[in-house]
Amino acid sequence: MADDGMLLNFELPSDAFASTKSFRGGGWKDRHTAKKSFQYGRKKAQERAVGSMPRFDEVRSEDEGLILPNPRPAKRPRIEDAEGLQSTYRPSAGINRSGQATTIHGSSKTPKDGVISSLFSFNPQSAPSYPKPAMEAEEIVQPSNAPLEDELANFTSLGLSPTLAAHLLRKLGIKAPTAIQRKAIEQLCAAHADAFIQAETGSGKTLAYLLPIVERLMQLSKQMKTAGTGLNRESGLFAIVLSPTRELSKQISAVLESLLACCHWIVSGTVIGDHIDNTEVLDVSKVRWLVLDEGDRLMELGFEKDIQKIVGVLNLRRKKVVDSSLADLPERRCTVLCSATLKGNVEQLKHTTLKDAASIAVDEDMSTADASSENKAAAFSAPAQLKQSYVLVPSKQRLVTLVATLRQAFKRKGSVAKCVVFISCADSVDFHFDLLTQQSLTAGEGAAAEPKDDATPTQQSIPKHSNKIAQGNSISETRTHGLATAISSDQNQVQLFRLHGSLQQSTRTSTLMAFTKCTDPSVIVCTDVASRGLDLPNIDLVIEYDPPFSKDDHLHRVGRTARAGRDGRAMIFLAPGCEEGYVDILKDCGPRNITRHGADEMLKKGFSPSIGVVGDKDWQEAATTWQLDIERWALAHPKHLEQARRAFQSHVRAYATHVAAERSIFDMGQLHFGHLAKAFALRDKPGSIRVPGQRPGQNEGRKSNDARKASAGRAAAGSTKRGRADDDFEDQTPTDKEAGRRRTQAKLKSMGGASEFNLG
Ligand SMILES: Nc1ncnc2c1ncn2[C@@H]1O[C@H](COP(=O)(O)OP(=O)(O)OP(=O)(O)O)[C@@H](O)[C@H]1O
Repeated sequence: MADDGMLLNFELPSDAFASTKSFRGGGWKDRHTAKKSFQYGRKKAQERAVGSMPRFDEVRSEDEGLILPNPRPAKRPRIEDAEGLQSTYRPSAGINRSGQATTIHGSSKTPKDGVISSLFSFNPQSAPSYPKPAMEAEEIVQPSNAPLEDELANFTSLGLSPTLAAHLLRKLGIKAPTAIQRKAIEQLCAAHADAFIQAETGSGKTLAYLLPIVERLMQLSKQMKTAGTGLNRESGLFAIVLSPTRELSKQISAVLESLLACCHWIVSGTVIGDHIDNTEVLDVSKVRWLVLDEGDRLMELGFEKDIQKIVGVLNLRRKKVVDSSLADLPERRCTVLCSATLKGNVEQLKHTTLKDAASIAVDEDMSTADASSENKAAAFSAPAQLKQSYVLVPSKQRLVTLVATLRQAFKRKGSVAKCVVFISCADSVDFHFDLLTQQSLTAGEGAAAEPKDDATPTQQSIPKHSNKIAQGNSISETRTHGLATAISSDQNQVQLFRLHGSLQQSTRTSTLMAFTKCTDPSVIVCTDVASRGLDLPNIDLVIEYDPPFSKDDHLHRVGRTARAGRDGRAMIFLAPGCEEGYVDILKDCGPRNITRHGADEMLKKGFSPSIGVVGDKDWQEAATTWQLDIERWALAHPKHLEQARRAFQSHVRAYATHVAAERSIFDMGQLHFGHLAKAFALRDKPGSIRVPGQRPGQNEGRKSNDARKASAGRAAAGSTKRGRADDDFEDQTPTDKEAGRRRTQAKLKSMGGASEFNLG
């Protein structure tokens, strides 16, 4: 059961070595000796069997199934923890990555009560091949997606009517166009030709294609009025904007409605599903504008065939307008494709949907037809004003460092308004949401009593006594908003939201709305469901707690901040070692310097007492106490423990799905499962973490998706590349290497026992 060099959940059947032999006859001593001798033989057989299986520290070649030695040192029992803080609660023993000498407190066998390892010892160091970058002076960078300051750059000079330009200014506060808007509006107002718009995140692509359409329809309406008729809702459907997700459709619709407030006789609407086939009254014969927004995402979600079908139907049903009042309607349809990236699959979409298209991009080189695809691919970069940083965090310290980072960010009221934390999978989002909003830690009411030393990890999952924490923290599968007790202070109360694709659509919509409207400082923990296209206001900070699945995903994630010329910060968590290789990719994504932080630095800021001189022990102790409290919180309730284990399991699976080009950076063979388990508040041995079945609430979300699918009349299988025929963004990993990824997922699914991958 190996994949990508990972060996996960290998487990011998419980009865594999069960003794069936009973010893009869002779004295008790004879029987005892015979039994011992049999057991010794059985132990040896067991060792031989296990020895023939690949171990955690071996790497299996994906293609050949060969077992190669892993350079990582073998684990040795721990005998002394001289460097870091030792747990004061119980004897401890831990998994030692570095192979240093350690003491086993109590017993040389696997501790029955789980592993309590120290946060501050035996952590891997930064790889010497990735030296700390030299500090360069902070440059003053001009925002790359801001409205233009050039006095001549105004909407009327680009072709918009004074009515629309005045409406933009008065009602929407939009004074000048951004660079991409200037080019797109000029082009699309002047000519009725296909166009491909490519620009970075937050550059205002939505208005870039909506404004020319509204302007052209307003002109048409004016001409009709002069001719004695007028444009009204009986006149027909003139424009369709296709977007990959419901959230985006709603967002675009909201922007369009705000524009149409100055010409209320033109109306907009949102339709979801396959209406072209199933809704007779949807007359598309007069459609003269088709916009494909987020082209890369449409392709990634496997909508290519659907788009081709829609284009085919529009061509088929297009009629020459005989109505003389609509004589000014253009003869042909104009198709506009929009994308932040220019990946190969977008090129493909371009070829199938656009004809003699004008390329509209801010960078002149990119708009020329002969720009090489490598140049074009490289063109997708982060907004210039975005401040990017990375923090090197050993696996064990991930959770405390996240909490420290958020505490520090929200320390002072007003320092950060909103923050997005990206996590790789839905299970992990749920776990972190419950953990960060649970009541007991800050109240200090007590952590559950430590489980008895003789309790096994399995027994720990079902504590005999129920305590305040367990009672006060019922796990709600529908709750998506709460007070972030773990990061709030008396001065600054922080609200926490969660979002992922396995939530019901209505819950997702209301959660996004609540987060958008929340006036308190707030954090949303989410999967990549929130990474594309969403325009969430006032995001100051994006934290990529789990690394993105590809470079494009990274750029979309960090693009939720630093929009339309505003400032923004993004921070990514990387583990010391091979993950540091990702810094080169970060550098490729934007011109600005990238700042490096250490976990200690973040922990010191987040866990130091607010008064008095701070010594190393103070913040280390505070972080350790918090970590141990949270481990007890997980142990105190079977549901918490299951949630933590499920989150760990899904996290590991998600980690295995990085694009092939980045697998040497996010290398499963280098993951320390024991250390990682600590970041999920687990004291289990990693090999024993195995949660079968579906996550709670999985059926609910699935049911609603299924209903949507059925109502949309789409075949449930085979119509999307992801194998889940949803027209929405349930699964969020990119499809560059889709076939390989699907194979990986199938393998992981078959090994893990859980019913699905739960990335959404
Ligand atoms: N000319 C402008 N002046 C000021 N703000 C603007 C202007 N144009 C757009 N904006 C604002 O910029 C934000 C980003 O716009 P939009 O969502 O269209 O960006 P985008 O390029 O589509 O980003 P993404 O690629 O992430 O989807 C929105 O809040 C929008 O209101």
